[in-house]
Amino acid sequence: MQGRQEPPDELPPELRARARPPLGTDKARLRARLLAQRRACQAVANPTWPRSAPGSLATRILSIPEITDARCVAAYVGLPGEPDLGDLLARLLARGTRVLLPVLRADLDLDFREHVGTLVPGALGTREPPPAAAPGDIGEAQALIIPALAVDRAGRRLGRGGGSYDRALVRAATGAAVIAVVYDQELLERVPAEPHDRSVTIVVTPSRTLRCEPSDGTREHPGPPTS
Ligand SMILES: Nc1nc2c(c(=O)[nH]1)N(C=O)[C@@H](CNc1ccc(C(=O)N[C@@H](CCC(=O)O)C(=O)O)cc1)CN2
Ligand SMILES: Nc1ncnc2c1ncn2[C@@H]1O[C@H](COP(=O)(O)OP(=O)(O)OP(=O)(O)O)[C@@H](O)[C@H]1O
Repeated sequence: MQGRQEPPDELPPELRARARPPLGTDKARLRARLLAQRRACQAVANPTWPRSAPGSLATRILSIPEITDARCVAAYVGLPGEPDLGDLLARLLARGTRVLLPVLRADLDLDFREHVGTLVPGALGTREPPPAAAPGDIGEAQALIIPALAVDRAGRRLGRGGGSYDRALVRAATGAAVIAVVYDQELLERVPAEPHDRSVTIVVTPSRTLRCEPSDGTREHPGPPTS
């Protein structure tokens, strides 16, 4: 693994604390359990933890019609422990898709910049496009690929607790596809939700692509052929 460089403009301590909210609520307990599960499964090679073959999550995501059709996709750079997106970003660029990546702001909202192929350290261990990259607006993306710790069949999403995507998704285009990426074990029966939570429309795991249906579950979406 690459050695992590200290970001040049780290978040102020009070915002670092808000990005990792205190334990106590249902969400916080679930978040702590899911992060511990990811850490435990990273530490040992665990046969019950389905990891995708290299490139297969990317292939699955790239086969979603909303991604194929999009001229502009907002995506993200994986953090340690998250499902491996492989060469997804490079393959989107190679297709001629414009790719926007998040830049974590000091107020925990997200700005977006165009992916130019290079990344620099951002706050809280994130990596982001260099400041010279063109700014983008999340509202320009026809499809958004976003991280999550858990999602349910109705599209309720649990993130790391900063509320960053809840804030940013308010500015997404109406009708844009919102695609969350989680491990299979993180597709839960029910994720606790609050009024500010923004839901997702599609869930991708290493083995499945599901369309969320807010009232009555999900419809399986044919992914790429599996071998
Ligand atoms: N890949 C990815 N990018 C993302 C998110 C994410 O969940 N995944 N975010 C979702 O909103 C935003 C970043 N929010 C974050 C919130 C908390 C931590 C965090 O808890 N980090 C570790 C290590 C911190 C460090 O190195 O200083 C920690 O605090 O233990 C990281 C990012 C935007 N970009
Ligand atoms: N649209 C918003 N405007 C202002 N604050 C918000 C908004 N959405 C969420 N928040 C704040 O963010 C806090 C954390 O929200 P939540 O626990 O839902 O985060 P999350 O979705 O798990 O995290 P993330 O989106 O960063 O992955 C909330 O308690 C709320 O104070």
